[in-house]
Amino acid sequence: MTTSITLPSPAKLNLFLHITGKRPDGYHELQTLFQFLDYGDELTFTLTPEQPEIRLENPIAGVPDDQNLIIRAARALASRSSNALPGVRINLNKRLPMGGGLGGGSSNAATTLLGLNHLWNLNLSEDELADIGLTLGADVPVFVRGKAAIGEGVGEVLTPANPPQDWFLVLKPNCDINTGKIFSEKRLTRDTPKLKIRPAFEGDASRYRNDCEDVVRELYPEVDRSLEWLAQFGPARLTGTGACIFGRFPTESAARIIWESKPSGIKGFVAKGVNISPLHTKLTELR
Ligand SMILES: C[C@@](CO)(OP(=O)(O)O)[C@H](O)COP(=O)(O)OP(=O)(O)OC[C@H]1O[C@@H](n2ccc(N)nc2=O)[C@H](O)[C@@H]1O
Ligand SMILES: Nc1ncnc2c1ncn2[C@@H]1O[C@H](COP(=O)(O)OP(=O)(O)O)[C@@H](O)[C@H]1O
Repeated sequence: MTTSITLPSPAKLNLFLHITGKRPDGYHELQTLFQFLDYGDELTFTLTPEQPEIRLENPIAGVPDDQNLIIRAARALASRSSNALPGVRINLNKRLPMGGGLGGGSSNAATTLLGLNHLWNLNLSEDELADIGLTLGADVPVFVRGKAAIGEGVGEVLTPANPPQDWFLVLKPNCDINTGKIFSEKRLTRDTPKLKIRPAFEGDASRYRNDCEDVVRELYPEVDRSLEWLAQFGPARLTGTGACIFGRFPTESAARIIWESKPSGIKGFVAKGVNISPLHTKLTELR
Protein backbone atom coordinates (compact mmCIF):
# COMPACT_ATOMS: atom_id res chain seq x y z
CA MET A 1 0.00 0.00 0.00
CA THR A 2 1.32 3.48 -0.90
CA THR A 3 1.74 5.59 2.21
CA SER A 4 3.50 8.69 0.86
CA ILE A 5 3.45 10.69 -2.39
CA THR A 6 4.98 13.94 -3.59
CA LEU A 7 2.96 15.78 -6.22
CA PRO A 8 3.35 19.00 -8.21
CA SER A 9 0.97 21.90 -7.67
CA PRO A 10 1.51 23.99 -10.79
CA ALA A 11 0.77 27.62 -11.56
CA LYS A 12 -1.77 28.77 -14.14
CA LEU A 13 -1.77 31.75 -16.44
CA ASN A 14 -4.84 33.51 -17.75
CA LEU A 15 -3.60 33.92 -21.35
CA PHE A 16 -6.51 36.31 -21.77
CA LEU A 17 -9.30 37.33 -19.42
CA HIS A 18 -12.49 38.96 -20.66
CA ILE A 19 -15.26 40.17 -18.41
CA THR A 20 -18.48 39.55 -20.30
CA GLY A 21 -21.07 40.53 -17.69
CA LYS A 22 -22.07 40.72 -14.06
CA ARG A 23 -24.37 38.26 -12.28
CA PRO A 24 -27.18 39.34 -9.95
CA ASP A 25 -25.10 38.06 -6.98
CA GLY A 26 -22.35 40.58 -7.89
CA TYR A 27 -19.86 38.02 -9.30
CA HIS A 28 -18.44 38.73 -12.75
CA GLU A 29 -18.88 36.44 -15.73
CA LEU A 30 -15.64 35.67 -17.48
CA GLN A 31 -14.20 34.14 -20.60
CA THR A 32 -10.63 33.24 -19.83
CA LEU A 33 -8.01 30.98 -21.36
CA PHE A 34 -6.22 28.92 -18.69
CA GLN A 35 -2.87 27.29 -19.40
CA PHE A 36 -0.63 25.57 -16.82
CA LEU A 37 3.06 26.18 -16.24
CA ASP A 38 5.66 23.47 -15.61
CA TYR A 39 6.57 25.40 -12.44
CA GLY A 40 4.85 25.59 -9.09
CA ASP A 41 4.63 24.35 -5.52
CA GLU A 42 5.09 20.76 -4.38
CA LEU A 43 3.07 18.86 -1.80
CA THR A 44 4.05 15.67 0.04
CA PHE A 45 1.31 13.61 1.66
CA THR A 46 2.27 10.94 4.21
CA LEU A 47 -0.37 8.72 5.81
CA THR A 48 -0.16 8.50 9.60
CA PRO A 49 -2.48 5.58 10.51
CA GLU A 50 -1.50 5.87 14.17
CA GLN A 51 -2.69 9.53 14.33
CA PRO A 52 -6.09 10.53 12.86
CA GLU A 53 -5.35 14.26 12.27
CA ILE A 54 -4.91 16.12 8.99
CA ARG A 55 -1.78 18.13 9.73
CA LEU A 56 0.14 20.73 7.70
CA GLU A 57 3.77 20.47 8.79
CA ASN A 58 4.79 23.93 7.61
CA PRO A 59 1.90 26.42 7.91
CA ILE A 60 1.96 29.59 5.77
CA ALA A 61 2.69 32.76 7.76
CA GLY A 62 -0.46 34.88 7.86
CA VAL A 63 -2.79 32.07 6.72
CA PRO A 64 -4.35 30.23 9.69
CA ASP A 65 -4.60 26.47 9.06
CA ASP A 66 -8.42 26.64 9.15
CA GLN A 67 -8.30 28.99 6.16
CA ASN A 68 -5.50 27.25 4.31
CA LEU A 69 -6.95 25.78 1.12
CA ILE A 70 -4.89 22.60 1.65
CA ILE A 71 -6.54 21.86 4.99
CA ARG A 72 -9.95 22.98 3.73
CA ALA A 73 -9.66 20.68 0.70
CA ALA A 74 -8.51 17.71 2.82
CA ARG A 75 -11.38 18.21 5.28
CA ALA A 76 -13.96 18.64 2.50
CA LEU A 77 -12.76 15.39 0.93
CA ALA A 78 -12.69 13.49 4.23
CA SER A 79 -16.28 14.53 4.92
CA ARG A 80 -17.33 12.56 1.81
CA SER A 81 -16.19 9.28 3.35
CA SER A 82 -18.33 7.33 5.79
CA ASN A 83 -15.31 5.24 6.86
CA ALA A 84 -12.67 6.33 9.36
CA LEU A 85 -9.64 7.49 7.35
CA PRO A 86 -5.98 7.37 8.35
CA GLY A 87 -4.53 10.73 9.31
CA VAL A 88 -2.17 12.56 6.98
CA ARG A 89 0.88 14.76 7.38
CA ILE A 90 1.23 17.32 4.59
CA ASN A 91 4.41 19.13 3.66
CA LEU A 92 4.18 22.19 1.41
CA ASN A 93 7.13 23.42 -0.60
CA LYS A 94 5.87 26.91 -1.56
CA ARG A 95 7.50 28.50 -4.58
CA LEU A 96 4.63 30.53 -6.05
CA PRO A 97 4.05 34.07 -4.87
CA MET A 98 0.74 34.30 -3.01
CA GLY A 99 -2.13 36.37 -4.32
CA GLY A 100 -0.26 36.93 -7.57
CA GLY A 101 -2.84 35.68 -10.08
CA LEU A 102 -0.98 32.39 -10.56
CA GLY A 103 -3.63 30.38 -8.72
CA GLY A 104 -1.24 28.86 -6.18
CA GLY A 105 -3.83 28.38 -3.43
CA SER A 106 -6.38 26.92 -5.84
CA SER A 107 -3.74 24.60 -7.26
CA ASN A 108 -2.74 23.46 -3.74
CA ALA A 109 -6.41 22.64 -3.11
CA ALA A 110 -6.68 20.60 -6.33
CA THR A 111 -3.42 18.71 -5.65
CA THR A 112 -4.74 17.87 -2.17
CA LEU A 113 -8.07 16.62 -3.55
CA LEU A 114 -6.43 14.41 -6.18
CA GLY A 115 -3.54 13.30 -3.98
CA LEU A 116 -5.72 12.25 -1.03
CA ASN A 117 -8.37 10.70 -3.29
CA HIS A 118 -5.48 8.49 -4.47
CA LEU A 119 -3.86 7.79 -1.07
CA TRP A 120 -7.15 7.25 0.78
CA ASN A 121 -8.46 5.06 -2.10
CA LEU A 122 -11.72 7.00 -2.21
CA ASN A 123 -12.29 6.58 -5.96
CA LEU A 124 -14.25 9.82 -6.29
CA SER A 125 -14.76 10.79 -9.94
CA GLU A 126 -13.19 13.87 -11.52
CA ASP A 127 -16.68 15.47 -11.65
CA GLU A 128 -17.14 14.92 -7.91
CA LEU A 129 -13.68 16.34 -7.14
CA ALA A 130 -14.32 19.38 -9.40
CA ASP A 131 -17.63 20.00 -7.56
CA ILE A 132 -15.88 19.89 -4.17
CA GLY A 133 -13.17 22.14 -5.67
CA LEU A 134 -15.67 24.77 -6.78
CA THR A 135 -16.86 25.15 -3.18
CA LEU A 136 -13.26 26.21 -2.36
CA GLY A 137 -12.65 28.65 -5.25
CA ALA A 138 -13.53 29.44 -8.86
CA ASP A 139 -10.10 28.39 -10.14
CA VAL A 140 -9.96 24.99 -8.41
CA PRO A 141 -11.94 22.99 -11.05
CA VAL A 142 -9.50 23.71 -13.89
CA PHE A 143 -6.64 22.41 -11.73
CA VAL A 144 -8.70 19.31 -10.85
CA ARG A 145 -9.40 18.57 -14.52
CA GLY A 146 -5.83 19.33 -15.57
CA LYS A 147 -6.45 20.40 -19.16
CA ALA A 148 -5.83 23.85 -20.64
CA ALA A 149 -9.29 25.29 -21.16
CA ILE A 150 -11.48 28.27 -21.76
CA GLY A 151 -13.30 29.02 -18.52
CA GLU A 152 -16.72 30.61 -18.55
CA GLY A 153 -19.20 31.41 -15.79
CA VAL A 154 -16.83 32.41 -13.00
CA GLY A 155 -14.19 30.20 -14.62
CA GLU A 156 -15.72 26.83 -13.72
CA VAL A 157 -17.52 26.01 -17.01
CA LEU A 158 -14.60 24.53 -18.90
CA THR A 159 -14.10 23.84 -22.60
CA PRO A 160 -10.71 22.22 -23.37
CA ALA A 161 -8.37 24.32 -25.51
CA ASN A 162 -5.00 23.74 -27.12
CA PRO A 163 -2.98 26.98 -27.12
CA PRO A 164 0.69 26.87 -28.26
CA GLN A 165 3.00 25.64 -25.48
CA ASP A 166 5.28 28.68 -25.48
CA TRP A 167 7.85 29.75 -22.91
CA PHE A 168 7.04 32.49 -20.44
CA LEU A 169 8.95 34.95 -18.35
CA VAL A 170 6.77 35.62 -15.28
CA LEU A 171 7.50 38.66 -13.10
CA LYS A 172 6.02 39.57 -9.71
CA PRO A 173 5.90 43.35 -9.32
CA ASN A 174 6.39 44.29 -5.70
CA CYS A 175 2.77 44.90 -4.68
CA ASP A 176 -0.20 42.92 -3.37
CA ILE A 177 -3.48 43.19 -5.22
CA ASN A 178 -6.85 42.35 -3.73
CA THR A 179 -9.06 40.55 -6.30
CA GLY A 180 -12.29 41.89 -4.74
CA LYS A 181 -11.03 45.48 -4.98
CA ILE A 182 -10.32 45.16 -8.71
CA PHE A 183 -13.72 43.60 -9.46
CA SER A 184 -15.45 46.37 -7.53
CA GLU A 185 -13.76 49.21 -9.51
CA LYS A 186 -16.34 51.34 -11.32
CA ARG A 187 -14.27 51.89 -14.47
CA LEU A 188 -13.68 48.17 -15.13
CA THR A 189 -14.81 47.02 -18.61
CA ARG A 190 -17.64 44.56 -18.01
CA ASP A 191 -19.21 44.17 -21.45
CA THR A 192 -16.62 42.52 -23.69
CA PRO A 193 -18.52 40.59 -26.39
CA LYS A 194 -18.39 36.83 -25.99
CA LEU A 195 -15.97 34.95 -28.25
CA LYS A 196 -17.19 31.89 -30.12
CA ILE A 197 -15.44 28.99 -28.43
CA ARG A 198 -17.44 25.95 -29.55
CA PRO A 199 -16.81 23.41 -30.95
CA ALA A 200 -13.24 24.65 -30.34
CA PHE A 201 -11.37 27.86 -29.59
CA GLU A 202 -9.12 28.46 -32.59
CA GLY A 203 -8.03 32.04 -31.87
CA ASP A 204 -4.61 33.46 -31.14
CA ALA A 205 -4.71 34.35 -27.43
CA SER A 206 -2.24 37.20 -27.86
CA ARG A 207 -4.89 39.09 -29.88
CA TYR A 208 -7.06 39.24 -26.78
CA ARG A 209 -6.64 41.19 -23.57
CA ASN A 210 -6.99 41.05 -19.84
CA ASP A 211 -9.87 43.37 -18.99
CA CYS A 212 -8.45 43.99 -15.50
CA GLU A 213 -5.15 45.27 -16.88
CA ASP A 214 -5.94 48.97 -17.41
CA VAL A 215 -7.42 49.38 -13.93
CA VAL A 216 -4.55 47.47 -12.29
CA ARG A 217 -1.98 49.58 -14.19
CA GLU A 218 -3.65 52.78 -13.03
CA LEU A 219 -3.83 51.69 -9.39
CA TYR A 220 -0.42 49.99 -9.16
CA PRO A 221 2.44 51.93 -10.82
CA GLU A 222 4.82 48.98 -10.17
CA VAL A 223 2.69 46.79 -12.47
CA ASP A 224 2.51 49.55 -15.07
CA ARG A 225 6.29 50.00 -15.11
CA SER A 226 6.98 46.25 -15.26
CA LEU A 227 4.54 45.73 -18.13
CA GLU A 228 6.06 48.61 -20.05
CA TRP A 229 9.51 47.07 -19.59
CA LEU A 230 8.46 43.53 -20.56
CA ALA A 231 6.40 44.67 -23.58
CA GLN A 232 9.61 45.89 -25.26
CA PHE A 233 10.48 42.25 -25.94
CA GLY A 234 7.16 40.79 -27.08
CA PRO A 235 3.52 40.32 -26.03
CA ALA A 236 3.11 40.94 -22.28
CA ARG A 237 0.02 40.61 -20.09
CA LEU A 238 -1.36 40.54 -16.57
CA THR A 239 -2.53 37.14 -15.24
CA GLY A 240 -5.81 37.06 -13.28
CA THR A 241 -6.13 40.29 -11.32
CA GLY A 242 -2.34 40.44 -10.94
CA ALA A 243 0.09 41.32 -9.65
CA CYS A 244 2.07 38.84 -11.81
CA ILE A 245 2.69 39.62 -15.45
CA PHE A 246 4.06 37.40 -18.20
CA GLY A 247 5.87 37.74 -21.50
CA ARG A 248 5.63 35.05 -24.17
CA PHE A 249 8.70 33.67 -25.99
CA PRO A 250 9.18 30.94 -28.62
CA THR A 251 12.13 29.29 -26.84
CA GLU A 252 13.51 28.88 -23.33
CA SER A 253 16.77 30.62 -24.25
CA ALA A 254 14.91 33.67 -25.61
CA ALA A 255 13.03 33.96 -22.30
CA ARG A 256 16.21 33.45 -20.22
CA ILE A 257 18.13 36.19 -22.06
CA ILE A 258 15.44 38.71 -21.10
CA TRP A 259 15.31 37.27 -17.53
CA GLU A 260 19.04 38.04 -17.16
CA SER A 261 18.41 41.70 -17.98
CA LYS A 262 15.35 42.22 -15.74
CA PRO A 263 15.32 45.30 -13.49
CA SER A 264 16.97 44.58 -10.14
CA GLY A 265 14.73 43.83 -7.17
CA ILE A 266 11.89 42.23 -9.12
CA LYS A 267 11.26 38.51 -8.59
CA GLY A 268 10.08 36.00 -11.15
CA PHE A 269 10.88 32.84 -13.10
CA VAL A 270 10.99 31.27 -16.56
CA ALA A 271 8.60 28.38 -17.28
CA LYS A 272 6.99 26.50 -20.14
CA GLY A 273 3.25 26.67 -20.81
CA VAL A 274 1.75 23.18 -20.83
CA ASN A 275 -1.72 22.00 -21.83
CA ILE A 276 -1.72 18.97 -19.52
CA SER A 277 -1.13 19.80 -15.87
CA PRO A 278 2.13 18.41 -14.44
CA LEU A 279 -0.03 17.05 -11.59
CA HIS A 280 -1.93 14.81 -14.01
CA THR A 281 1.26 13.78 -15.81
CA LYS A 282 2.69 12.63 -12.45
CA LEU A 283 -0.50 10.85 -11.35
CA THR A 284 -0.63 8.96 -14.67
CA GLU A 285 2.95 7.76 -14.05
CA LEU A 286 1.93 6.52 -10.58
CA ARG A 287 -1.05 4.49 -11.84
C1 LIG B 1 -9.59 36.49 -11.32
C2 LIG B 1 -9.24 35.02 -11.29
C3 LIG B 1 -9.09 34.50 -12.73
O1 LIG B 1 -8.50 33.24 -12.80
O2 LIG B 1 -7.99 34.69 -10.69
P1 LIG B 1 -6.96 35.21 -9.63
O3 LIG B 1 -6.45 36.57 -9.98
O4 LIG B 1 -7.63 35.18 -8.27
O5 LIG B 1 -5.87 34.17 -9.69
C4 LIG B 1 -10.34 34.22 -10.57
O6 LIG B 1 -11.52 34.19 -11.32
C5 LIG B 1 -10.67 34.67 -9.17
O7 LIG B 1 -11.53 33.74 -8.57
P2 LIG B 1 -11.49 33.45 -7.01
O8 LIG B 1 -10.07 33.14 -6.59
O9 LIG B 1 -12.54 32.48 -6.65
O10 LIG B 1 -11.85 34.86 -6.47
P3 LIG B 1 -11.82 35.44 -4.98
O11 LIG B 1 -10.44 35.84 -4.61
O12 LIG B 1 -12.55 34.50 -4.08
O13 LIG B 1 -12.70 36.74 -5.22
C6 LIG B 1 -12.70 37.85 -4.36
C7 LIG B 1 -13.88 38.73 -4.73
O14 LIG B 1 -13.76 39.19 -6.10
C8 LIG B 1 -15.05 39.30 -6.70
N1 LIG B 1 -15.13 38.44 -7.90
C9 LIG B 1 -14.32 37.35 -8.03
C10 LIG B 1 -14.40 36.56 -9.16
C11 LIG B 1 -15.36 36.89 -10.16
N2 LIG B 1 -15.51 36.16 -11.27
N3 LIG B 1 -16.16 37.97 -9.99
C12 LIG B 1 -16.05 38.76 -8.87
O15 LIG B 1 -16.78 39.74 -8.75
C13 LIG B 1 -16.06 38.89 -5.64
O16 LIG B 1 -16.50 40.05 -4.99
C14 LIG B 1 -15.23 38.04 -4.67
O17 LIG B 1 -15.74 38.02 -3.37
N1 LIG C 1 -2.35 26.96 0.33
C1 LIG C 1 -2.45 28.26 0.02
N2 LIG C 1 -1.56 28.83 -0.79
C2 LIG C 1 -1.66 30.15 -1.12
N3 LIG C 1 -2.63 30.96 -0.67
C3 LIG C 1 -3.55 30.45 0.14
C4 LIG C 1 -3.51 29.08 0.51
N4 LIG C 1 -4.55 28.85 1.30
C5 LIG C 1 -5.22 30.01 1.42
N5 LIG C 1 -4.63 30.99 0.74
C6 LIG C 1 -5.11 32.40 0.62
O1 LIG C 1 -5.51 32.60 -0.74
C7 LIG C 1 -5.07 33.87 -1.22
C8 LIG C 1 -4.90 33.79 -2.76
O2 LIG C 1 -3.75 33.06 -3.03
P1 LIG C 1 -3.30 32.50 -4.46
O3 LIG C 1 -4.18 31.41 -4.90
O4 LIG C 1 -1.86 32.18 -4.32
O5 LIG C 1 -3.43 33.73 -5.41
P2 LIG C 1 -4.35 34.11 -6.65
O6 LIG C 1 -5.79 33.72 -6.30
O7 LIG C 1 -4.16 35.58 -6.82
O8 LIG C 1 -3.83 33.37 -7.82
C9 LIG C 1 -3.79 34.13 -0.44
O9 LIG C 1 -3.55 35.50 -0.30
C10 LIG C 1 -4.05 33.44 0.91
O10 LIG C 1 -4.62 34.35 1.83
